[in-house]
Amino acid sequence: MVGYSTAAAAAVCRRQSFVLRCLLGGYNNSGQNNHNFYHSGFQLRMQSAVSGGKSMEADSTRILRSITPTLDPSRHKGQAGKIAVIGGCREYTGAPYFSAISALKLGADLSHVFCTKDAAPVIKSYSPELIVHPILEESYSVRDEDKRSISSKIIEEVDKWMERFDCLVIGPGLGRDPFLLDCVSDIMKHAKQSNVPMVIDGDGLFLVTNSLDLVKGYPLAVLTPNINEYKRLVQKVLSSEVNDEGAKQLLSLAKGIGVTILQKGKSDFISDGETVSAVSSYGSPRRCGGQGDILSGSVALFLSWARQSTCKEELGLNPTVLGCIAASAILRKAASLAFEEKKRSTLTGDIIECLGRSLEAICPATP
Ligand SMILES: NC(=O)C1=CN([C@@H]2O[C@H](COP(=O)(O)OP(=O)(O)OC[C@H]3O[C@@H](n4cnc5c(N)ncnc54)[C@H](OP(=O)(O)O)[C@@H]3O)[C@@H](O)[C@H]2O)[C@@H](O)CC1
Ligand SMILES: Nc1ncnc2c1ncn2[C@@H]1O[C@H](COP(=O)(O)OP(=O)(O)OP(=O)(O)O)[C@@H](O)[C@H]1O
Ligand SMILES: [Mg+2]
Repeated sequence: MVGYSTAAAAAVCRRQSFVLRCLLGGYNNSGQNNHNFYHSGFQLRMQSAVSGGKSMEADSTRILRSITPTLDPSRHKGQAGKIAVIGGCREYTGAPYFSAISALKLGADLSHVFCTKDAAPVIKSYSPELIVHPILEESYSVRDEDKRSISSKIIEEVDKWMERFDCLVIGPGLGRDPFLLDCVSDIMKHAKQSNVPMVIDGDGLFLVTNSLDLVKGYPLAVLTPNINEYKRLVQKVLSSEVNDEGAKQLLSLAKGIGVTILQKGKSDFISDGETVSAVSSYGSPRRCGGQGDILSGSVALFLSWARQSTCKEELGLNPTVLGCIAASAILRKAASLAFEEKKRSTLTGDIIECLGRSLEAICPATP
């Protein structure tokens, strides 16, 4: 099992949890966990807290310290996290690489990529660290009469691994080919049956926005929309436009779908339909493509750690929310470190190189 905190660390977690719950309206004045109070108090607090689009800044440092596992020599390969990215096609090979390598650079033991046949050699050439499965197909390479058998083979191949993964990331550089998206829908259905968490980003959000049933009511799904992807989700689910009541609308959206949503932007906002947290620490003014991909791989890893953490109950937030907060804070820290050094020439690869240092500053590998 994962080597987590000592009793002292657990006490820190409990104190932290209390503070977080108070902030989120989860505790009454005496510190007792009162369920009715939690919900009615939360609603009232949210109504005032979210007016003007404001939300609660999360204590990301404490969360990171609580959920990041210690490096224990008794642990075996795989226990620190096995992540799989479903993405990568003819057009996009960078996005799945960024996502998968970010999980590794933060401490995952194994990172897989399931991509199309022509994207695989390219992704492999970026890094020998990734395990790349060239199994997906786009319509142009498949005859109509073969589609059924090919899609069964694809799902069979992913199923061999499914239960071993701690989390899937669906969508970085996936593209929008209809046949490929049908196969990915099947993969998502199987992931749900196996209770494997899923982080949905990029073209995965295009798929999910058009087929909400794929994630509706699945509490282990995390959607990570950028400004455009968020707008499309709001239009589809709430039948309205994005308004000024930022956190309140996010809360309704997350509740409406029954998942956790990380809304990316100048500040990142995270909601599971019950709470709204914000991460607004300083990042970088560079908006080079690929930063969302770093985030998706990082969310996958941190949420896996949060689910296994012995502190998760004391922290008072859903593990999916904890994973989002941790990932957002680390990405921002890494982006700021990279920008300090590279300024205008900062690229996604530079930010990835700073991920380890950013986590090390908060959770040193050797105490
Ligand atoms: N190296 C790679 O392989 C990478 C591959 N990627 C993969 O690409 C696929 C499509 O994802 P995506 O992000 O390009 O699609 P989407 O979000 O619809 O943006 C499209 C357009 O919307 C606009 N726009 C964006 N942000 C905005 C804002 N804040 N405010 C206003 N407008 C904004 C902007 O339009 P423009 O300004 O050019 O008119 C932008 O060009 C997906 O698979 C993803 O994973 C990426 O991960 C990057 C690295
Ligand atoms: N205006 C901003 N100011 C500061 N940080 C930002 C801003 N917008 C986004 N970010 C940071 O960049 C991360 C990625 O958000 P972004 O909107 O670029 O995602 P994306 O469009 O999906 O990226 P990608 O190019 O990988 O597809 C966010 O989580 C946030 O930390
Ligand atoms: Mg994106």
